[in-house]
Amino acid sequence: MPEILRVAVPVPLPQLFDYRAPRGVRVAPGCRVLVPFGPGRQVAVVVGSAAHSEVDPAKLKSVSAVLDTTPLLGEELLATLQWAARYYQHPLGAVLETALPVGLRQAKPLPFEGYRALALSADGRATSADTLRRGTRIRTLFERLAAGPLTYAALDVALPGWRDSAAALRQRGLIETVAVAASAEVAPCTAAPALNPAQAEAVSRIAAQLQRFQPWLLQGVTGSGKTEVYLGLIEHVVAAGRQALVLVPEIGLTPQTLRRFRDRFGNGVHALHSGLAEGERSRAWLAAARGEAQVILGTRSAVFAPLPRLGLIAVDEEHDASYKQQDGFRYHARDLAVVRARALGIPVVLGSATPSLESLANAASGRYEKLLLPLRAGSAQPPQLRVVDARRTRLSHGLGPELLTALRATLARGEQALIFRNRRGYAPVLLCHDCGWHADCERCAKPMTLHRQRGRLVCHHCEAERRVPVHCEECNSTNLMPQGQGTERLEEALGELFPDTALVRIDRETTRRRGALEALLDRLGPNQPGIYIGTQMLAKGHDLPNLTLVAILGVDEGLHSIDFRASERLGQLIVQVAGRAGRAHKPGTVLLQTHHPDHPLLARLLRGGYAALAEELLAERRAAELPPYAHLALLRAEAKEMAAVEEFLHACAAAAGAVEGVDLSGPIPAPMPLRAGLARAQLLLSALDRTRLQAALPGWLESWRQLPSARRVRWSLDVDPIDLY
Ligand SMILES: Nc1ncnc2c1ncn2[C@@H]1O[C@H](COP(=O)(O)OP(=O)(O)OP(=O)(O)O)[C@@H](O)[C@H]1O
Ligand SMILES: [Zn+2]
Repeated sequence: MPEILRVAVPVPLPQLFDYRAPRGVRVAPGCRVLVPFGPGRQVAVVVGSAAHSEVDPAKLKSVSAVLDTTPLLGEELLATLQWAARYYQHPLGAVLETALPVGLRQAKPLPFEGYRALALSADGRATSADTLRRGTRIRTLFERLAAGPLTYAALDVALPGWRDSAAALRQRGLIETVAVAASAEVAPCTAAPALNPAQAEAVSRIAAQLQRFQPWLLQGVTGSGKTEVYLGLIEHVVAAGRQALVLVPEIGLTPQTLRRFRDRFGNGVHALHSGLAEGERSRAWLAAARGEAQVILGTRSAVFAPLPRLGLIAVDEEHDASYKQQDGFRYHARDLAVVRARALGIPVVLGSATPSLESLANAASGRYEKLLLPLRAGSAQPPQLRVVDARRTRLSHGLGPELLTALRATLARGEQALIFRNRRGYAPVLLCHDCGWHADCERCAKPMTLHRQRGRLVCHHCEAERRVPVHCEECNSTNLMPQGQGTERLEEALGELFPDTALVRIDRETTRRRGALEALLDRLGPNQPGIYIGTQMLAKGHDLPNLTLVAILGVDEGLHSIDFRASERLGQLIVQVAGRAGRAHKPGTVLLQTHHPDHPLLARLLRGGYAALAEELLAERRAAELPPYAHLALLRAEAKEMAAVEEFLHACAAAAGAVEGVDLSGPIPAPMPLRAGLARAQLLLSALDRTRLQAALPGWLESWRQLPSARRVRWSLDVDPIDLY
């Protein structure tokens, strides 16, 4: 009797599909197969098998080819993916599509074996380094390559910002890209520093229980050396012959971070993130699957890395919003890390100076064990945070006198300052001074941001762009004025105020090119004075030893947000940015300039720190029956006409029917009722008991899919949304 294979096909349909297995071949779950699907063929993953199919035998098709002899996805990973598909109500085929690197979703061999590396060309080998100017980055790169080829990954670590120099050398025909085997990688190794007592205690407590599932909340103040705790634990794990998975936020996977891990574990460390070329990604993934990778250091989707000997998961900056995927398969990598750890019976360490309220509540209820690192590592002191009242002061381009005085003093001491402003561009609004008209995005009904250097108005919600108008479109006046400060304008203003000072602006504009962030972070030497101007890109992870002053601007906008997570987010952001000051030997100062110096959030943060703020916010959430004390799902819909959106959502509400313990509210307009030309509204589902919500969702979704109005809107369900926007 022919065996039937149930396979998940990467299409947005919830069901599995049946195919005839090839005669005499056993195909295990987790193997990839090529199957005929619609007019073409698809790479699909076998999920199970059966003796019979509901499909008419005449219509049942056969698998075209079996692509793996042993499963690419192990039992645990396949089970976790199936769990995630159910929990987030997303088709399993589409879930698998997110989990597998693009290179493995195709039925062809890997495009490129080995690692990309730079090497001197024949011309380069015939050229003396003396033909290049001494002391330049170009010469340094040339000299390094004269000693032998270096992989791109090694260059990222050894010479951040090497790509510019490489382009110059390549233009002169002195270098070329070659492929090398992994063994050609440099494997520098440094010893661990002596851990301080709190770090040592954290390592020994977790290391004593590596054989069982336990989530640990590692709450360590900024600069307390959480990374050393992960590294210390990984040593135990690797010594036991097992693998470790370390997740970092999107922006946190810098060459500096990778270098710290490679310095300790050499070639066994593989990075996995979306910035990698597809070939590199597939290779790291396969190295993990084959057990060659001892440590996978990756961003969100690395939570799906196949690790047959996984012994520990660490999630750094566990509060970070980038762990939640915001489109398609809307999973939360931190939460799935805990699910995987439970399935494998291993510890998972969630680290942060500003833990999410979810994790704090889990620690309070005893589900997570909490470990504290109350002091900064080494000799560093905690930064002093002070609120500066901006009312009735003369602001020069948004900078008050007290800030400017502090800036001058910092630079005079030869130290560095960071001006934090979470707005890129020149000014958030272009306003007509005569009639009050401002340039809005027609598709979003929100002001467009002026980008002066590019000479464009840009909508930060939909990326629409247009020329900067010369006349007011209402009254024709030419009196158009930029309102407010973005990082570009601050850079200009600071350039006028401090003409002889090095300025480094770090935001999405200045870091677009690969390697640009590293080059910028490297621009100021450790003993050089200078000013960083940056958005939240500069808030996390960076360790700049000569940075002693942090000035925080523009928090007032965040104080008035309506999202229920806004206060939590703002508190985390302030503490994280503040945490960049005084991380080495020199003490740090943080000035927070605001027009609301008495705002309760700021008062609480100043008096009791993040812990006190979090405690208060948790009490508010409990009273308001909001997460983490309730569980939400958001049904979002959008269409050209609001009428279609409302018709669909009303129909959904009616079709949902009453389920005890689950509240359904709406339709309500989205916080941005118009975006990119589409009208948007939503239904909010909430329950105090997660299992009740989970039980209601599949049936509801099924009934919503059948609605005729569902075909006239774009809609999606977000389980555990992190914003309601
Ligand atoms: N035991 C130690 N002895 C000396 N220096 C240490 C020790 N542990 C960590 N450090 C140093 O202290 C600095 C901060 O450490 P690390 O980056 O791990 O902190 P963190 O807790 O991750 O900080 P943040 O959350 O602010 O990013 C680093 O420069 C690190 O090398
Ligand atoms: Zn727009």
